[in-house]
Amino acid sequence: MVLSPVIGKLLHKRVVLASASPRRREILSQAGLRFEVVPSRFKEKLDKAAFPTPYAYAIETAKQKALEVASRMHQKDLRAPDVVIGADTIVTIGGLILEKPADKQDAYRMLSRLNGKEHSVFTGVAIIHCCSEDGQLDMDVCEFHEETMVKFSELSEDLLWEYIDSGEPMDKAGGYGIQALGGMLVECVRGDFLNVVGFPLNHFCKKLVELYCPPRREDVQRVKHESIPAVDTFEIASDAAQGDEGCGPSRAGVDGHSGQAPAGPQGPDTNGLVENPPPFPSDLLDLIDGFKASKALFTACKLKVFDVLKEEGPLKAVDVARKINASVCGTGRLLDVCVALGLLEKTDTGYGNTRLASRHLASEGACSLHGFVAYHDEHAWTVFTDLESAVRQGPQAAAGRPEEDPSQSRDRRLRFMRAMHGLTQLTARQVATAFDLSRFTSACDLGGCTGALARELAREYPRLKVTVFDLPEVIEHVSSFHPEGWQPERLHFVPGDFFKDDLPDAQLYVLSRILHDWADDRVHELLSRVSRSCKPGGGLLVVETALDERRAARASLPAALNALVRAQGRERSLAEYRSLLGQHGFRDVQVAQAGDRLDVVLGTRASSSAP
Ligand SMILES: Cc1cn([C@@H]2O[C@H](COP(=O)(O)OP(=O)(O)OP(=O)(O)O)[C@@H](O)[C@H]2O)c(=O)[nH]c1=O
Repeated sequence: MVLSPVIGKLLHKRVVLASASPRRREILSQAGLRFEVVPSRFKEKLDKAAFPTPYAYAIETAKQKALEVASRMHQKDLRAPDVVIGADTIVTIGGLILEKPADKQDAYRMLSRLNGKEHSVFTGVAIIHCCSEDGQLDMDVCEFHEETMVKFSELSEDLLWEYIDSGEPMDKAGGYGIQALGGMLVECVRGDFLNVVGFPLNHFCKKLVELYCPPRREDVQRVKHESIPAVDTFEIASDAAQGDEGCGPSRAGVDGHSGQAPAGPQGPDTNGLVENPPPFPSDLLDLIDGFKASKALFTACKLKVFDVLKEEGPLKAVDVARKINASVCGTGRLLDVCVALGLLEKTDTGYGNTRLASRHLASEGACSLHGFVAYHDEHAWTVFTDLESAVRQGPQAAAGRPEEDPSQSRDRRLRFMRAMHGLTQLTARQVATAFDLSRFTSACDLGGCTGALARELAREYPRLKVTVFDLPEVIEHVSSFHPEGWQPERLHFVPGDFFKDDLPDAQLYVLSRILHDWADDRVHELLSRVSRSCKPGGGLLVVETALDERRAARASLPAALNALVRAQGRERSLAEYRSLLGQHGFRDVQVAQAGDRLDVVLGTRASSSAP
C-alpha cells in the first residue's frame, strides 16, 4: 500500500498523542498509526495579540501542549516517548480567533458571527522528537499549520439554538462540529476537511515524508529539471522508503531543512533513469511478527489482566503487577504491547481496558472469548507448532499423533466447553436467524454442548422446544455455564452418544460445528442416523466454516490449516456439505452466511431417502 511506508516510519517508535480530542485520536488511528494518548495539561491561555498571525498562535499552542506532555513523561519515569504530537484547532473570522465556547451564550455569539459567511479554520501541529540521555531530555520540534475555508449557509435563529441545545458545539472550536450535526450548517469547504475536524492528516503525512524520507539526490535533480516540487506526494515516500539511504529520521529534517539529499552512494542505472525500488514490505513485517501479538494477547488473558482492569481500572503498571502477581517490568511491557495492539488504553491515570477488551477478553460476560483464547493458547498453539510436518506429510502426520480428545480428561473437557460456549454465544443469534425456522416446533441440537445455540433458538422462536443432546460427561458440567437456578423454558438436556444412542425425536436437527471433527466415513454414519430419525418435511441445519472461494481467503485460512493439523476431521467446502445432505435424503438445500465466518446449510427431509 502506497501510504503505509509514511505512517510505517512511526510504527516502531513510542508515539504519544498529546491531545484529549477524540477526533484527533480517531483520525490518526484510522490512518494506521499506533500511539498512546496522554492529554496535555497546558492551559490554552497564550496572549493572542502577541502573535503576528492566528496560525502562529495555533502552532505555538500545539507546541506547548506537546512539550508539556514530553517533559511530564520524561520527569515521571525518565523515559520520554520517541515522538509526541500536539495540535490546536482554531476558527478565525474578521481577525478574531474563536476557540471552544465557554457556555451556550458564547456558542451563540460564535455561530452568529459565522452565520452566512466564510471563515478560516487553522490547525497548528507540532511533532516533537525526544531523546533522553543521562537523564537529560533533548527535543527537536517540527511544526506546521493548515488552513481550510468553510462557508456557513444563512441560518435561522431557531436552527442555531436547536443546534446549540444539541450540546454538540461545546467542545469544539468555533462552536461547531463539521463531521456531525454541524455539517448541516456548512455550504461549502475549500481545503482539507480533516483539518477542520481537528487534524490535517494529509499535511502531517507529507511532513513525515520530509522528516523520514528526504528525496534521494537523483530524484532531486530530476525533479528540479522538471520543475516539480521536490516532495509533494506520499508516493515519493514509498519509493524513497525502500532504499537504506535517504530514510530514517534526520536531524536536518527535524530542523526543517528537509530538502537536502543525504550523502551516500547512489546507484545509477543504465539509461540515466532511476529504477523504482520495490515498496517497503511493512505488511510482511507485521505478518512475521503476528505470532508475538497472539501470544501477548493469550498471556494477558491468562494473567487476567483484562479482568483486573475491568473491575478496578484504570491502574498503573505497578498495581496491575501486584494484582496479577507478576514482575513490574514484565507487566509494564506487556501492558504497553496491549496498548499498541488496541486492547488497552493508556492515560495519565494508568492503563484501562478498551471496550473490545472488557467485552470479549475479560473472563465473565455474555460475549466473553476468554475460554476461546485459553483454548488457543493451551491447545491450538501446541498443535500448530507441528504445522511443518502436517504440510510435509499431509494430515496423516496428525493421525500418527495421539489425538487431543476434549472428552479425555475433566480439565481438558471443561477448557474445550468454555471455548465452544464463548464462541457459540457470540454467533448464536446470527445462526438462529440465518433462516426462518418458525415452521418447526421441536429441535434437537446434536452435540449442543452448553446449550448456547439451543437457548438462542428457543428465544428466537417462541413455539420451539429444543433438546440438547450431548455426552453425559459434557451434560454433567452444563450447569456451571449458566446462572445458579437457571431453568430455561422450552429447553432441556439429554445425555447420549449420537453414534450409539437413539436420537431424541425432533422436527429439526442441528449439527453445529460437529461435522468438521469427523472423517468422511463417520460423517456418513452420523448423517444416516439423523436422516433415519428425521421425518419427511423435517429439517437438518448444519453450521460450519466452509472452505469456500467466495469467502475472503483470510477468513477461511484458519479452517484450511485446521484441516491439516487435525487427526480425523477435515474442513469441507459448501459444495461438499450440499452433496452430503443430498446423499442422505435432504432436498431444497439452502445456504446462508452467519456473520463473516460461519455458513449455515439447511436441508428438508424428502419422503424417500434415495439420493
Ligand atoms: C471546527 C471543528 C473543531 N472540532 C474540534 O474542536 C476542538 C478544538 O479544540 P483544541 O483545543 O484544538 O483541542 P481539544 O479538543 O481541546 O483537545 P487538546 O488537543 O487536548 O487540546 C478539537 O477537539 C477538534 O476536534 C471538531 O470536532 N469539529 C469541527 O468542525
